[in-house]
Amino acid sequence: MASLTYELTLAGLAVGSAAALTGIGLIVTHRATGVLNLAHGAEAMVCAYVFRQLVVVWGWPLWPAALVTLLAVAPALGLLLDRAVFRPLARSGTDPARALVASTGVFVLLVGAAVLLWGPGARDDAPVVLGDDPWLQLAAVAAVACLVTAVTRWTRFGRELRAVVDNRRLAVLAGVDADRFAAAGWAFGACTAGLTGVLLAPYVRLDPYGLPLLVVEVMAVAVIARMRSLPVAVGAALLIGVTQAQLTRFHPEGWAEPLVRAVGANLFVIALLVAALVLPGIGGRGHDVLPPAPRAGRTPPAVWALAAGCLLLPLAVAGPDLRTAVRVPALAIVLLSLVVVTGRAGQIALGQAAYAGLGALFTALLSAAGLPPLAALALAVPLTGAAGLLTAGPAIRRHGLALALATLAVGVAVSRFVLAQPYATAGLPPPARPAPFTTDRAYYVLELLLLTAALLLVAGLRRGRTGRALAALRDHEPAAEAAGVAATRLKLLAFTLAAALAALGGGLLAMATEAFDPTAYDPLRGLLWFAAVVTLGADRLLTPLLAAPLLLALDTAGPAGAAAVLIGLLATRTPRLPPLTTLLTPPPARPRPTEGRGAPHGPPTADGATPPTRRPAPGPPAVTGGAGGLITPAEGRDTPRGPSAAGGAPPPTGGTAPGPRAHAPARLRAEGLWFAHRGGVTALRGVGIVLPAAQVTAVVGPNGAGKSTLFDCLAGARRPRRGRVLLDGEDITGRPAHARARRGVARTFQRPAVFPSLSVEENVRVGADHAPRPAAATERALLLTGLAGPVRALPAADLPTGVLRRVELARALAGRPHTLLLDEPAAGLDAGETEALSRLLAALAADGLTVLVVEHDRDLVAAVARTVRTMEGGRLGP
Ligand SMILES: Nc1ncnc2c1ncn2[C@@H]1O[C@H](COP(=O)(O)OP(=O)(O)OP(=O)(O)O)[C@@H](O)[C@H]1O
Repeated sequence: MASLTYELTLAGLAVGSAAALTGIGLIVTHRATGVLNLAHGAEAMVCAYVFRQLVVVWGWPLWPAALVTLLAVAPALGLLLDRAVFRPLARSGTDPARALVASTGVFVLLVGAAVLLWGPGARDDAPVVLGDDPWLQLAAVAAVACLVTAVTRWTRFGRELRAVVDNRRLAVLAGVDADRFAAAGWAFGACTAGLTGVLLAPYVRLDPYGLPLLVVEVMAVAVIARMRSLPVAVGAALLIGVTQAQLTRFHPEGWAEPLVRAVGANLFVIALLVAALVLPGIGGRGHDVLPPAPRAGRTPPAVWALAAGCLLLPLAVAGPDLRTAVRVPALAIVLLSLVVVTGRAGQIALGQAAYAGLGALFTALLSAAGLPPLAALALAVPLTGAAGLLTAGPAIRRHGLALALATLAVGVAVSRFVLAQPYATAGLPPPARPAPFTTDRAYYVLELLLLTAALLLVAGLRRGRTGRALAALRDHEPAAEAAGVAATRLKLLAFTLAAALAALGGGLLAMATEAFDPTAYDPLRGLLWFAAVVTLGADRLLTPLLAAPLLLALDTAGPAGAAAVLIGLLATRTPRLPPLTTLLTPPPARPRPTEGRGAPHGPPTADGATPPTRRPAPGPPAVTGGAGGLITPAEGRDTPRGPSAAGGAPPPTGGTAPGPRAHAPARLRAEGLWFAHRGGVTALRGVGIVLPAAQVTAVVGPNGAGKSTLFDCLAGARRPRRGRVLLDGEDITGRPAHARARRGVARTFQRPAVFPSLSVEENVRVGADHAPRPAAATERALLLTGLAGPVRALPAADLPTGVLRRVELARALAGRPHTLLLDEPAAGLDAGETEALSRLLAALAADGLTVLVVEHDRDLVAAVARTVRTMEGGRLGP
């Protein structure tokens, strides 16, 4: 027994040391470049193939081949990726989400290239370098870890590397060549990938799919180490490797046997799942979504007609062509699920293939249980939707790269523990097509009908309030929450709907092929689908209709791997290119605002916005709803939200503004707020504030005094460590930002926070959607802020600061708040705009609105504030 334990421990150490190498490579690359390199496993696979090519095919001696592979080919591959893909991205200031898409593209590209070059079949003749002595492998890992630690701790290179890691921009300003470190990081990462591939290939199947996926699983160790600590990564890798090996000793009887076997074979998958879903995340808030694609115009009817014509074309053919074509609508529905969750909601969902697989599996199981095929499919869709809801729950709590990893981990886990297991699929009869749609042609018609229904559903969703809110969430989550959007609920909806759609597509796919094939839904295919949708335009309904036939045509007509190569090539370029579907659609029309009395901030600029430079016309700020300027509330008459909206006293009568009511009781107050930022800065030290109703209160103070933190605590964006926030006497300290917005507490941000993919009017409408009579509230807010002219139709991207501030203010007012929190509203405004703003604030306060303004502009404060409080060092003066 002791010798068995020893033998298994040795085997576990061998696997663990290969995993440790992966962890070291991923962490070094991530620290030097900020990129989570999903393609690490694909690099390992390519190096393993090159090594085998040199030794087995060309007959090179073992060691020269190993040295050439690890010291020439691998670093060259890393440097090539750096120069061709990631350096241009880093220079364009691209965020981690886009870099992740690019690394997905590299993954898909390398897998496709390997299939093209070496074929899809597995090789069992990969040469063995270090024998099966794990101590040698361990020694290699220890040597690499020590080398990395020594270089980063004790050399100038290491010091500069740490400077780049801490703050790339500052390091560059200090004269550090950040590109050099990124290149070194990519080259080193590729070397470790190569070593992993060369070491692992003899013991696992060397095929283009297996090894990359295996390395994706062992990413768990880097996540456990939070992409930082090499010793933690190495320790975790060895521990998981040894535990996994020891688990093979257990052979429980009965139902648990296959489960224990599956766990024993996939412990790294479980570790990845736990690390991605439970451990503190890597990456940061706001970095987890794909930025919006450039706004494109409506798809011309001719393009839709062309797409419809192409989809109808297979009805005119027969035989094998039609047999291939029946997969197109089903795949299009699966891809449509990505349009919802990734395109509209901006969430990086890398595990969508799993839900398609579950849809197919449930359909097959329910059919086998005796349900008619259509009923089985109809039941499989909500069942998978529920599975999507369950898995999305923990996943969406993640931010940053952890969210992407969490979705990938869920996909891999479903594939390994459900789809690929005999206990789920053994003896499953192929799912039958529903009568009378049993022939290919009839079944294709049924699929087209369901595809049309799915497209209409998603189109309706995107057009309405939910679609607007999802886009807002994608564009700027804190601003969306401040506008009343319930972020968590909405993300859950997006993931659930996407899972259900993927299930519909997956079930149809299984019926189309009349087989349940787990490999049709493996995680690598999910990455290909993701890359295809992002490449062609994630937020466009046309994308699935183009991507599905393209992928299937390349798969069937082209050589194996062609689709992956093409999509991979495009995806590595995508972050710098507009999505391809936008080439089919004209840019949105940019109306030219007319100048006149309604444009006190000057004539329209080339982009249709009003420039922030011209002073307003003298006299009262009233304008007649032109392209710019601000008008008094009386002209855009509508009563600010009364106490009834907050569930309190009855609403004000009629449509008359309540007028000044300085005597009214304060509604929002804070008591004894303490807040410490991560990193230890105590920004608030027992702050208490009462906001007198229908007055402007100003908080002034030096930079870093804690004003914005106070704001965040009042608005619900941060939760104080101690103290309370009260609204109408009720403790709302634990209430999230969107709930406070819905109860009439609106805010703006220090840096204008708008939703660039939405028009000015849609931006404002997001704020009004939770208010009574949203259309009227939007109109009123647009009028008040001088945005009721043609400028309302412009995309909110690239507008001048003055206009952006007005858009933000309009969005806040559109929710008909009783309390408005303005964080430096005059920052970036010219004198005229500031003057107009102060008149509007005074008028709003006179109209009954309670305003708290944090401002450095003394003139504005003097003009509008009845009470001025000074803040310094986290304390609020009298
Ligand atoms: N996210 C953060 N993480 C760590 N420390 C932070 C963070 N945000 C702010 N701080 C620190 O908290 C303190 C208060 O910052 P805060 O932004 O609230 O001040 P402020 O008065 O609004 O300053 P400013 O006028 O420059 O915006 C500062 O020392 C700041 O460096």
